[in-house]
Amino acid sequence: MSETGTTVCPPARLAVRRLTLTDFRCYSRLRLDTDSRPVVLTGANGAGKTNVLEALSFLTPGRGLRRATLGEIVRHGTEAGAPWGVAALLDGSQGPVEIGTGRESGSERRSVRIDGQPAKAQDLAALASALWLTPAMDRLFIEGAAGRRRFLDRLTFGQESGHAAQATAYEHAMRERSRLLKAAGQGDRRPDPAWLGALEDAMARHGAAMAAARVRAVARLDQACAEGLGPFPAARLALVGEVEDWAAAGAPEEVEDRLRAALRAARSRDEAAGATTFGPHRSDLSVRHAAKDLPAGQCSTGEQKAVLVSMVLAQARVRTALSGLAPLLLLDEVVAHLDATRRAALFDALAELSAQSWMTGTDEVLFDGFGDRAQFFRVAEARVVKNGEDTDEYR
Ligand SMILES: Nc1ncnc2c1ncn2[C@@H]1O[C@H](COP(=O)(O)OP(=O)(O)OP(=O)(O)O)[C@@H](O)[C@H]1O
Repeated sequence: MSETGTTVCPPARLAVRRLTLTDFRCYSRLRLDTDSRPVVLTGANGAGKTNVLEALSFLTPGRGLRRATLGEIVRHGTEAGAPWGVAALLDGSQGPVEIGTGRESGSERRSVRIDGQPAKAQDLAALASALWLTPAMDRLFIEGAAGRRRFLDRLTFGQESGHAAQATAYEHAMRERSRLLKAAGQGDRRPDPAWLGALEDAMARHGAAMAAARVRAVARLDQACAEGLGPFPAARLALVGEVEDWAAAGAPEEVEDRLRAALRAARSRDEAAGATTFGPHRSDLSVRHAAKDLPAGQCSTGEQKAVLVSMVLAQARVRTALSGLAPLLLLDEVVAHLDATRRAALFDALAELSAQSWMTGTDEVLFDGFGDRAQFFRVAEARVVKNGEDTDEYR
């Protein structure tokens, strides 16, 4: 009871309570029962830890944390086109829900079921969101803009649920326009100007909406990152893109008009380049270490990891403020880069988050600071066993 005499409910927590994998990567079958605390998976290289995180990433729309094709995921040794599946009992804001997803036999598309009923992948967004950090993202601040843009769009999507649909529609129209211009460039017949105009109109509408959503999301995230979190550095975020500059300054119709005109003006250039040379698909996210006033790419490896963790924790705070629940956090091999002070601060933050986090590492000792605030599993040869238990956790 609180001081005012009312009952204080524990905060809602988004959590996977059961995860079942079938012919998923190295797992022929796995069943994992978990409570709502953070989950720590430890084991040797190649044991199957990241595969579990990848399976969890399929509880949200998209291609998962490895951006794999459906055919790459099915367990080696199964016949071509064989099915694979991920099923989970998810405890969320709407109570427990059963999610099933995977490839059905011979299908080229990911199928989704929610409480047994066929659904679309986008419908998963209403149930959960997930955010991940993987070793593949260690060079995010150093390498080309594509990876940062994907990260930016995942962050935006976590705050603005319509963003993924806008981005998909934009890309669809862009691909079609490129196809027409490419055919013209190869000497085929000239594209119908009305059809090109309609595609550019679609790109302008969806592109303007995308840019506006990114501007809102980055403004919230920049504010949350500016505070830092204990030993995790404050960071300053900014969008780098002309369409986003327009979106930050002008009305949506104005942005649409300017983008439509820019695309029209770029037709012959795009035809020669064989690519769409202007638009929000070329924007970037700039991240600076605030205290050092340096681009994140010029910080040390550990500092870059700490900035990424700052951003993920800031996104969790923003999403909690917007929707009441943080994203599921999938942190692959993150703690190995952090010093003891940062590890302790990360464990404190994750234990208090309104969503479950899943972490992997090769060395269990590094997670000691969690104590009983987390649940620990050992992964070995595609089997997962809860610490202190024998074989019940897999069958
Ligand atoms: N489609 C597949 N079928 C069977 N095995 C696969 C498939 N895809 C990947 N694997 C194997 O799954 C194993 C576990 O991979 P995973 O990435 O989960 O390891 P990990 O425990 O995270 O290792 P590390 O600590 O090195 O990151 C690897 O040996 C990999 O070759």
